[in-house]
Amino acid sequence: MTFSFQAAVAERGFDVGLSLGPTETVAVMGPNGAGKSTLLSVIAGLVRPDRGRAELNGRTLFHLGDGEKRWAAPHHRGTALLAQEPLLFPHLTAADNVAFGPRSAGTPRRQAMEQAVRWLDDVEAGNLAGRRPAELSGGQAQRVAVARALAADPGLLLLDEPMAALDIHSAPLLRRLLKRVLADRPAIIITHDVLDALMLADRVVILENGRIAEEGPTRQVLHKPRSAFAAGLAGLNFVVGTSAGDGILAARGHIAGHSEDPVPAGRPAVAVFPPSAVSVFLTDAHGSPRNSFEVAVTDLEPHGDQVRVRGGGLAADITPAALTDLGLVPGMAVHLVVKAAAVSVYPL
Ligand SMILES: Nc1ncnc2c1ncn2[C@@H]1O[C@H](COP(=O)(O)OP(=O)(O)OP(=O)(O)O)[C@@H](O)[C@H]1O
Repeated sequence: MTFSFQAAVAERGFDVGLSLGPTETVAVMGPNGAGKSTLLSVIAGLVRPDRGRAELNGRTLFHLGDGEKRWAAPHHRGTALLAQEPLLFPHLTAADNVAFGPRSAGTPRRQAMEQAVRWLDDVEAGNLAGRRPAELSGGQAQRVAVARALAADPGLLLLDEPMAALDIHSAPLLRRLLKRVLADRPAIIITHDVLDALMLADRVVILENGRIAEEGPTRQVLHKPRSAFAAGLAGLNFVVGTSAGDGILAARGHIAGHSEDPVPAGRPAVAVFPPSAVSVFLTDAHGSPRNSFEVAVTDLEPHGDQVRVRGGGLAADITPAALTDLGLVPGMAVHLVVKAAAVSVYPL
C-alpha cells in the first residue's frame, strides 16, 4: 500500500480511513460540508487531527494519539496540493513558479529551470514559460500549476476541484491532461462532477457528515448506490427501509420490487428506480404489481427532452405533451406510479 490514512478531527465531526495503491486515483465526492477539504488539508499538513496516523511510501506523515506525537511539516510530506485557484507566485514567471519546488529541494538553478521547461512542455504550456501569472488565462494558469505540482515529484497528488474555476472551453484540455498525469501516480481528487469521477478515478469515496458513506469502483457505485448522495449522482430514486417480502417497508409504506439475491426480512435495504420508469397520474392507478405514491408536486424542470416532475422526495420523467395533458403545476396532488419490475431492492 502506497498511502494509508486514518484521522479524526472532533471539532469538524471528521473520522475517515483511506488507503491507496501505487497508481490508484480516488475521487472524493459528497455534499457541502461533508469533510472533503478537511481530508486533503489533514493529508497536506494544513490541519492537525486530534488523533490518527498516515504513511506515504513508508514515511510517517503523522502519528498522533496512543502516546505518539509525530507530525511532519507540509513541505516534508511528499504531497502536492492543486487547489481550485492556481495560486501561482504573482511576481515570478511561469518557469520560475515551476522551478520553485526543485530549487527549494536544492536543485541548482540551471538544472531546475531545464526541468521546469520540460514540465511546462509536458502540460502544453512551453510557450508560456516567460509570462507572469497576470498574463495567463485561467486555464493556462491552472496548467502551469499542474506543472509546478508535478515538478516537486510528489508521492501523492491532491487535487481540490481543479476544474471548478475554469470555463467550459478550458476544462476539457485540463481534463485530458489530468487523465494522462493521473494514470501512473497515486492521487486523490475532490470533484462535484460525476463525469470526472468516471474519467479520472479508479474508485470513488462518498463522504457524508465527516464519514465514508460508501466507496467502490465508480461504475459500481453509480449502478448500485448505497447512499442518497450517490443515488442523486446517478439520477436514481432511492428509498431506505427494511426488507419485507418482495420489497421494502419504508416510511411511505410497502414498496414492491425485485432483488437479484433474496434479502432476509428485517434487514436495512433500499428500493432504487429510475425517474424514467415512473408515470404520473391524477387518480390512483390500480393493477398490480405496481407501486403508487401520492405526493404534492414541488418542482417541474426540463430534463433533456423530458420534464422532470419532483414531489415527496421522488422524481418522474414525463414528456412535455403529458405535462400539458395533465395540467401539472407545483402544489398539485398526483400519484407517482412505478411497476415492481422496475424497482431494484438490495441490502444496505
Ligand atoms: N476552519 C474551520 N474551522 C472549523 N470548522 C471548519 C473549518 N473549515 C470547515 N469546517 C467544518 O468542517 C466540516 C467539513 O468541512 P469541509 O470544508 O471539509 O467540507 P467540504 O466537503 O470540503 O465542503 P464543500 O463542498 O462545501 O467545500 C464542516 O462542518 C465545516 O463547517
